[in-house]
Amino acid sequence: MISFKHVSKHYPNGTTAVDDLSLELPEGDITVLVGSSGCGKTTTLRMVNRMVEPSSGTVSVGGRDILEADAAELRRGIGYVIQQAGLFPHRTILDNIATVPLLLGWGRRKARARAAELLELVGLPAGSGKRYPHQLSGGQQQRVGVARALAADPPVLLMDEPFGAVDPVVRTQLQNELLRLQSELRKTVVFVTHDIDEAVRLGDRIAIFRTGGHLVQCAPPAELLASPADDFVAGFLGAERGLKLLSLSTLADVPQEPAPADDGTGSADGTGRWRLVTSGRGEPLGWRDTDGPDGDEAPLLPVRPLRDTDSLLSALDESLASPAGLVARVDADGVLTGVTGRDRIHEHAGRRHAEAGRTNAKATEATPDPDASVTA
Ligand SMILES: Nc1ncnc2c1ncn2[C@@H]1O[C@H](COP(=O)(O)OP(=O)(O)OP(=O)(O)O)[C@@H](O)[C@H]1O
Repeated sequence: MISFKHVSKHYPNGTTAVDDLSLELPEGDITVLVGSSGCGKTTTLRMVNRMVEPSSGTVSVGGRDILEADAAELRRGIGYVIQQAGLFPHRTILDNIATVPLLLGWGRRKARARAAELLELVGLPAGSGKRYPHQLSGGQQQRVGVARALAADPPVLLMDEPFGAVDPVVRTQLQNELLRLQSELRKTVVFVTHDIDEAVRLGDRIAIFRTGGHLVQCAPPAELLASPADDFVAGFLGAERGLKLLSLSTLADVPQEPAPADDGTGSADGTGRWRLVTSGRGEPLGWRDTDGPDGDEAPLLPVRPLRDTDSLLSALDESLASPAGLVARVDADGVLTGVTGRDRIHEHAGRRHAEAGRTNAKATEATPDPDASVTA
């Protein structure tokens, strides 16, 4: 959908911001650009909507060379979200969101109706539409920034450190919201961040840049974590590369044992000690230690049931927290399907973690080919 072919950007002062970049960004994916400050991420992003023009090479969107498109028309098909939202301070929230539809000549009523729809889509109360940007929190303003970028339903969304200025809790909420929106909208998203954890959470692909505007590696997060191209990438991914890999691996492949009977005749751990108490619908409610002085009357200890889509990292955490040393597994409706023992979780997590560990040696041996072009 978006393609860079041998693209370079040199500024008049002699700075090379982007150096011979070849990269394909697939339609409907989130591609995250990461790297240290000044490595050319923003320049790369801005070349997509021609806010910066390439010195050489070709950038195309939807198969069309952007230099052949009318810049204003091109930008209307590309949503743009920046840090601190960049809202117009003297316009209401609804009018901010309606900016592009109004430019497109939709008419006031239709543009406002669309803005109201988007306000809801990004999780803001309808009443906030009449307010002004300074009357909203930083996180709410970012949501408005996303709504404004989506207003004309553009196929492409450029996001330049959109969540960089909000606190970690709000940031996580905004990341979750973006993933939820993306599962519905399937935009082609280019997302710039400094934060590798954000990149791993959000990216279908991560492109890592090095100072001087060189793209070093572009790959899906799990592949990047398991096989960094060189020491620079391994270093950028951080010492906890193995744990990050566990956060991306799911429980789906980890076998489970049949769920224990809840009627007092069976136990979950095979010793007869721990019983997993469920509701009438079969939802796990808590662990009961039948060996204690209270026996069958013992108070329930907390259980955090996990689905197949939950991560191995969550499973590891729950296996350590669970008093029974067992992870309760549930289906999409929250109904108990079985249990998995701590040992089995540890064995799977250990195997996955080792994949990241083993490739440390590989990364050290690897000699990156400076002439190689990287495709997503
Ligand atoms: N208009 C300009 N004129 C001259 N040099 C520029 C200009 N814009 C950017 N640069 C330089 O180009 C290089 C890449 O800048 P860019 O903003 O793309 O990096 P970045 O990776 O987005 O950095 P950051 O993470 O700090 O935002 C930097 O060295 C920057 O100083």
